[in-house]
Amino acid sequence: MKIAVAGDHAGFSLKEEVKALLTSQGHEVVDFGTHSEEACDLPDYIYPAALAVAEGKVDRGIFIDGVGYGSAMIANKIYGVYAAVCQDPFCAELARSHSNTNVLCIGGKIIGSAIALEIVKVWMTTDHLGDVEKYKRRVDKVVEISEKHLKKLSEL
Ligand SMILES: O=P(O)(O)OC[C@H]1O[C@@H](O)[C@H](O)[C@@H]1O
Repeated sequence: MKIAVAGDHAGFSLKEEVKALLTSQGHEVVDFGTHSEEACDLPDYIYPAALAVAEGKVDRGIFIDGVGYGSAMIANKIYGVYAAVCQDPFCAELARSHSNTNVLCIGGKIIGSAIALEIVKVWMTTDHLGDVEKYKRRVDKVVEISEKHLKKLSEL
């Protein structure tokens, strides 16, 4: 898959490890920055990366800041982006199987890289259970809410 990665200074080190993992597994990585541990503002990097997901320029996104929620807040403001903060592999599995997320957010200050890489592996390899009626119904309801409240890219 083609994966957008992005984050701020607090996620930089883990982002580099995630990039290496994804590349070793045969994925194509598009790095939206930041590119060092120099302090920066998270929205400057997450917004363009989330847009790339929404526009279908990449298949999914993995965003990393200090605690994870900042990336999810920004990403979920974009129509077509469904981001979850996952700090353990169980959450990562359900974020795909139940919720069909297309963006994974991780907190580099919260978990160590061994757990973070396990989260990425699980999230990347778990399919949405779209043939289970209750999960499809719930995901459809989230899509309906975004259709009511978020502008489609074509309307911007
Ligand atoms: O390093 P500073 O700027 O103090 O904190 C940045 C982090 O703190 C939280 O808001 C976010 O997780 C962000 O990545």
